[in-house]
Amino acid sequence: MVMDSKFHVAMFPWFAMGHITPYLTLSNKFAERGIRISFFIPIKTQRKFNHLNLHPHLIQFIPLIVPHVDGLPLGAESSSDVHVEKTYLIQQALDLTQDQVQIALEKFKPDIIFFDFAHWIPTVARSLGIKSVFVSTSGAVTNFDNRISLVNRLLIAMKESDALGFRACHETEGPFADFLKNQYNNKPVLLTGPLLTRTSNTILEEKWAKWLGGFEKGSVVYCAFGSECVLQKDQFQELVLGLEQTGLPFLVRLRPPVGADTLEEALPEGFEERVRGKGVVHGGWVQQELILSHPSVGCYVGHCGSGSMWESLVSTCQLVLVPNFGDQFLNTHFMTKGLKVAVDVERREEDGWFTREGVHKAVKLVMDEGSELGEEVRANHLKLSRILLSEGLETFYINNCILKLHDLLTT
Ligand SMILES: O=c1ccn([C@@H]2O[C@H](COP(=O)(O)OP(=O)(O)O[C@H]3O[C@H](CO)[C@@H](O)[C@H](O)[C@H]3O)[C@@H](O)[C@H]2O)c(=O)[nH]1
Repeated sequence: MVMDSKFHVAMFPWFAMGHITPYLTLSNKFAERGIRISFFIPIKTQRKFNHLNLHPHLIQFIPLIVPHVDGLPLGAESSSDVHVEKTYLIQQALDLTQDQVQIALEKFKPDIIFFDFAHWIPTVARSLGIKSVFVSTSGAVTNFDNRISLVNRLLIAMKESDALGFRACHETEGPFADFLKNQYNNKPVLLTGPLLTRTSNTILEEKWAKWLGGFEKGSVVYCAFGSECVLQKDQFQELVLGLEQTGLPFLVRLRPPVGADTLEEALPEGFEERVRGKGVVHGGWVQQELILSHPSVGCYVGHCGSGSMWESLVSTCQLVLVPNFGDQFLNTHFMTKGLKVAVDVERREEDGWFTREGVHKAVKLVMDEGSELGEEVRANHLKLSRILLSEGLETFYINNCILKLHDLLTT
C-alpha cells in the first residue's frame, strides 16, 4: 500500500519499560514498511532491547547518557530503576538530555519525531523543521480525564505538537479520540491499534512451560503488575494470601515490596511451605505474553497498565484488576464499567487498601462455574478479542498512521 513511505521517524519515549516497549513495537511495524527509525534510549537500557529490534538495518538506537540528579540512586536511568515516588527525578534527568537529543536531531535530520513526556520536543523540533507527534502509550480514554492530563508536561506536549497519537482503536475508544481531536483544534489524531508484539517465533522458557503444563486447562491464576509497581508490604502479603485462599494454582510475578530486598523475606510466615507445588512467587522477568496465552492459565490478576491491558484483552483469561497508580485506575474503570470485560478488587473505604478477602472474592467471581458475572465478562471479552485479532485490523491501523504522517509532511 503505502506510497512513498520512505520518511525518517525519530522515537523518544519516556524512560520506562512500559513506554519503550510499545514505541519499539511501533518502530518494528513501521520498519516492516520501509520507514527508517532513529530511536533514543538510555545507554544501559539499550541492552535490554537490542533483541527486540527486528530491523537493525532500519532501526538505529541512539544511546543517551542520562545525567545524575540528586536523590536518584547512582546509575538510575529509567523508572524501573527507582520506586514510583522517585520517578519525577527520572523526569528531571530526561529533561537534562535535551542537548544530546538536539545534537542528534541536527545530525540525523528525521522528518518527524514521536515523543511523550519530553514536553520540550515540539520547540526543539520546530526550530529544526521537524514535525512533532505526541504519542501516548496509553489509550485515548486516559488522556480524556483531567486527573491525568493535568500533568503539565503532558498538556504542553499535547498542545504544542503537530499531531496526537494514542495506543487505541476506534472499536474501543472512538468517542474519546474524537473528543481529543475537538479539544485540540482538530489536530490530526493517529490511533496505532493494540500494538501487540506477537512473539510467534519465541517459545516459553522451559521452566515455566513445564510448571504450567502440570496443571489443568484454564486453572492457573497468573498475577503480575508490570515493570514499575512496588507494593506496600502489607498489600503484597494480602495479595498473595488472597490468591492462596482461592485454592487455585498461581504464578505471581512482582518486584519485592517497599522496604524488602527480596521477595522471600516479604512473604507471609509459613506461606512458601503451604503453597509448595501449587503456587510460585517470582521476582525475575517472565515472558508475559506467552504466559497469558498458555492453555493452563485461566485468570490474570493485573494492574491494568496499558501494555498488560492490551495483552490481556487478546488472551482468553478471565480478568481481575488491581490498579495502583495513574492511568491504571482509568484503564480499570474502562475495562470493568465501559467494556465490561473484567472485574476489579474492592478497596476499603477508610484507607483505599485491598484485602485478601477482596482478592479471593474477585477471583472466585470470574473463575467459579455458574457465576453470572463471570459468564458475562467472559462473553464480552471473547467478542472483543475476536474483533481485535481479526485479520487486517493491525495492518489497517499501522497503514492508516503512515498515511496520516505522510499528510502531515505534505500539508
Ligand atoms: O516480567 C514481566 C513484566 C512485564 N512484562 C511486560 O512489560 C510490559 C509492562 O507494561 P505495562 O503493562 O504497560 O506496565 P508498566 O510497565 O507498569 O507500564 C507503565 O507504562 C504504561 C504505559 O504508559 C502505563 O499504562 C502504566 O501505568 C505504567 O506503570 C508488558 O508488555 C508486559 O508483558 C513482561 O513481559 N515480563
